[in-house]
Amino acid sequence: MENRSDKKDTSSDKRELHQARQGASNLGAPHLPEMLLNIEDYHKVAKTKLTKPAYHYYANGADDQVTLKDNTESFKDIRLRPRVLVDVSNINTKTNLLSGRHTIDFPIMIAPCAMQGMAWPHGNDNRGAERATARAAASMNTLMVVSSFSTTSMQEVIQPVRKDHPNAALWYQLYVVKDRKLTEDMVKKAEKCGYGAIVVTVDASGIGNREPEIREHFKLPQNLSLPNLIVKTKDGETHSDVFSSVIDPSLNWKDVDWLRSVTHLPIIVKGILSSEDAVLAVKHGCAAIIVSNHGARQLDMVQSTIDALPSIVDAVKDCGVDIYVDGGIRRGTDVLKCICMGAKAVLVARPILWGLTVDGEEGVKKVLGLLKKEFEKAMMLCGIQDVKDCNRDYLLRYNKYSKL
Ligand SMILES: Cc1cc2nc3c(=O)[nH]c(=O)nc-3n(C[C@H](O)[C@H](O)[C@H](O)COP(=O)(O)O)c2cc1C
Ligand SMILES: CCCCCCC(=O)C(=O)O
Repeated sequence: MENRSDKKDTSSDKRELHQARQGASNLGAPHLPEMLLNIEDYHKVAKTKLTKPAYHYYANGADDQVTLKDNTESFKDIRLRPRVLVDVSNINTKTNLLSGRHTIDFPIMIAPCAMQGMAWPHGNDNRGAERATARAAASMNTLMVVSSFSTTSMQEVIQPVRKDHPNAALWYQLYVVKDRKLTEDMVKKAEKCGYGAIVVTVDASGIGNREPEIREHFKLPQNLSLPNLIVKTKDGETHSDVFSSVIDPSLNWKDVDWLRSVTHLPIIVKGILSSEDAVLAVKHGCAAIIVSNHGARQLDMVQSTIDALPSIVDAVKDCGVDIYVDGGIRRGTDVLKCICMGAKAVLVARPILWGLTVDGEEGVKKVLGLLKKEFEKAMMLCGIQDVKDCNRDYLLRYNKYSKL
C-alpha cells in the first residue's frame, strides 16, 4: 500500500520488535500474531508497519501530551480490593445498552476513529478498513461507533456487515458541520441505513494542537477520501485546515435539541468531563453520556477520564442515562476499574487501530479478545460473578489506601 514503508523503522522500534519476537520464540510461539500477548505488543508491531505521519496521527495527543500520559497512568492510582470465596465458576459480562436497545457480550466497545484506511494492511480496496473493524466487532458481539470522518461511507460500512451479522450493533458518530442541511442529511441517512444511535462529539470546536503530526506534515493520503462529509482535500491543505473549514464551532445545547427533533434515534453526547455538563445532557434529553477527553487529542491539561468519571456518575446515576467512558484503557483491569466506578461500558480507540494495522479484521478481533479475556480474569480474581455486581467497594485509591 502506498502509504506504508519499511524504511522509517527506527533502530529502537526494530529492537523492540526483535525482543517481542525473541520473547515469543523463547516461549515456543509458532508465529508472530501468536506472541502478541497484550495491547502494548500490538502497538509496538503496528508502529513498525505504519508510515511515520500516520503513526503520529494515530498515536499522539495535544500540546505537551500531559493528559495523554495521565489517561493511562491514572489507572495505576486505583487499586483493586478483591473478595474471596465467591463462586466465580460462571462469569457474566453481558451488558445491556440504552435500556435494552442492544446487548453486547462484554462491556468493551469500539470508539469512533477517523481515517482507518491508513491502517488497512490488505492493499487496494480502500473501503476495507472500517468494514473489517465492523465485522470484527460484530463477530465478537460488541458495538462499533463509526466516525463521520471514516474512509468508507457509512452505508458501505453497515450494509456488508449486516449481511453476515443481521443484528450487528453500530452507532454513528456525528460531527455537526456548518452546513446544517448536510448535518441533517447525515443523521437521516444513518437512521435509514440502520445505525442504532447518534453519538455527537462535543469536545471538538476546533482540532487540538497535535505537534508531532504537524512536524510529520500529516495529511490524508491521496488514495483515501472522507465520503460521509463529501470532503475532498486540496493540495497543501492540512487536515486541521479541513476540519476548521467544515466543523461548526457555534455548536451549543440548542443544537442538541434540534438534533433530537430531526431523528428518532437516541442521542449520545461524547466528550463530557464535568458533572454540570452531564446534568445538562440529561436535561436536554440525551440517552447516554460518554466521559471522554478525545484520547487527549483536544485540550491538553484536562483531567484523565478515569479521574473525571466518579463525580459525573454521582451527578447523574439515578437519571436513567447510560454512562460510558474512554481514554487510555489498555488492560482488562482498567475496564474493571471503570465499570466498578459506575460506567456501563468502555470504548477503546488506539488499541483497535493497532490490531487493524497488524492483522486487519483478525487483528481487531484479537485485540478485542485479549481485552475481553483480561477483563473476565480480573472479574474472576476479584470475586465478581456478574458485571451488575461491580461497585466501588472493589476499588482503593492507591496513594491513600482509602476506599473510593
Ligand atoms: C486516530 C484517532 C482518530 C479519532 N477520531 C475520532 C473521530 O472521528 N470522532 C470522535 O468523536 N473521536 C475520535 N477519536 C477519539 C476516540 O473516539 C476516543 O475518544 C479516544 O481516542 C479514546 O482513547 P484511546 O485512544 O486511548 O482508547 C479519535 C481518536 C484517535 C486515536
Ligand atoms: C479532516 C479530518 C479531521 C478528522 C478529525 C478526527 C478526530 O476526531 C481526531 O481526533 O483526529
